Amino acid sequence: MDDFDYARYDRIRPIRWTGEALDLLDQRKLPFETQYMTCRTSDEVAAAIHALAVRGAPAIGIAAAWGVVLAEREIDATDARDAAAKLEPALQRLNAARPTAVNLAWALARMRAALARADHDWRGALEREAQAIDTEDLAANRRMGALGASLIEPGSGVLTHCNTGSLATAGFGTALGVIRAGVAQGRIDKVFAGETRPWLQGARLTVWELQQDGIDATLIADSAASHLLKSGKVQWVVVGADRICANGDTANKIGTYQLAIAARHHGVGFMVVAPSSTVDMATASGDLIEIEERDAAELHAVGGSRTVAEGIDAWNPVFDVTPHDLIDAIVTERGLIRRPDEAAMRAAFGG
Ligand SMILES: CSC[C@H]1O[C@H](OP(=O)(O)O)[C@H](O)[C@@H]1O
Repeated sequence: MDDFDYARYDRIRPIRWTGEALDLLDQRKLPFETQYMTCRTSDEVAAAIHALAVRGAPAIGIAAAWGVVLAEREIDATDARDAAAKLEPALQRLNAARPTAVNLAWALARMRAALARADHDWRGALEREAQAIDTEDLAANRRMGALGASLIEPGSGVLTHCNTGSLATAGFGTALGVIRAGVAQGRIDKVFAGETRPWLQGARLTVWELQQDGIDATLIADSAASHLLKSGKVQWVVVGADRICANGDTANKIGTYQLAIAARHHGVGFMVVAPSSTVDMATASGDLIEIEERDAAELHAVGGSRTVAEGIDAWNPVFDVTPHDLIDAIVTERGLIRRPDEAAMRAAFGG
C-alpha cells in the first residue's frame, strides 16, 4: 500500500492492555510529564474517559472496550446470558462518560454483540473483541493515511485542529495520520497546528506528537486561523471527527465549524478523516447530535493553577457541527467520499 517506515512515525501508544489492567498515558499531564495511569476497574476507565485522561473518539472507544474486559473480571456468571445481564450496568456507566463521540457507544455495542455470540468461553470472547477493536483501529488509521494523503498535491501546506494522532487512536492517528503520510511522501511541506483552546489539544498534544516524529510544525492561535487561510499558505484543512451523520454532517472539536467556513471562503480544501467506527448512520443530521458541554473552569484556566474571569459565567461547548456541504472530502478506511451528502453516505455505508 505504501512503503514508508511506520515505526518512525508511530512510537506513541496511549492505551496499553497488560492482561490484568489498562495502562493509559495520562493526556492531562502532557507534554510536561509522560505518565501512565493504571485502571483496574471499568469505573476507573469511565472516570478516565470523562476526565480526558484518555481522549479522542477512537481512543475512548478502545479504552471502553478494555473497560468491559475489566468489568468481566469483577463478576461471576453461569453463562454468557447471565454475564450480559450482570455486566450491563457497567457498560451503561462507561457509555455515560462522554456523549458526543459515537465510537464509545459503537465499541460497547460490539462488546455486547460479542457476548451475545459467545459460548462457554464468554470471558475469552470479550477479550478477543476488545483486542480486535484495538488492532482494527491501527490498521484503519494507516489505510486512511495513505488515502487522505493521495488528495494532497506535493508542495502543500495543511492546517489541523485539536489532536487526532496516536494519542487519540490506537496509533498513527486519523487526520494526523494523513499528515504523517503526506509528509513521508513529500506531499506536505508545511504543517500548521491550531492551539485548540480551552483544553489545548493542539498546542499540548499535536505539537508534542509531531516533535516526537521530527516533523516541523507551526503553532497558531485559534483566532489566527482565518488570517492564515487567507494567506495562501494552506491548501487543505485536515481534521478528525467524533460523529459523522447519515447526511455527512460532522461533529468535531469546537472551532472546526468556523475553520470550514473560512476554508470554503478562501478556496481551501476541507478534509475530514475518521474510521467507519465514527460514522453514525442512525443519526440523520448534525442538529441531532448531543454536544458535550464541560465545566466552565476549563475556560477560566490559563495554564497551571492560574485562572481569569472567575465568577463570570462561561459557556464551554467542546464540539460543534460542520454541515456536510462545507466538507470537500470524508476519508475513512473504506475509501474517499467527495462532497458528502446523504446519497453518498448511504452508498458507502448503507443504512
Ligand atoms: C481522532 S480524535 C477525534 C476527535 O476527538 C477529539 O475530541 P476530544 O479531545 O475532546 O476527545 C477531537 O474532536 C478530535 O478531532
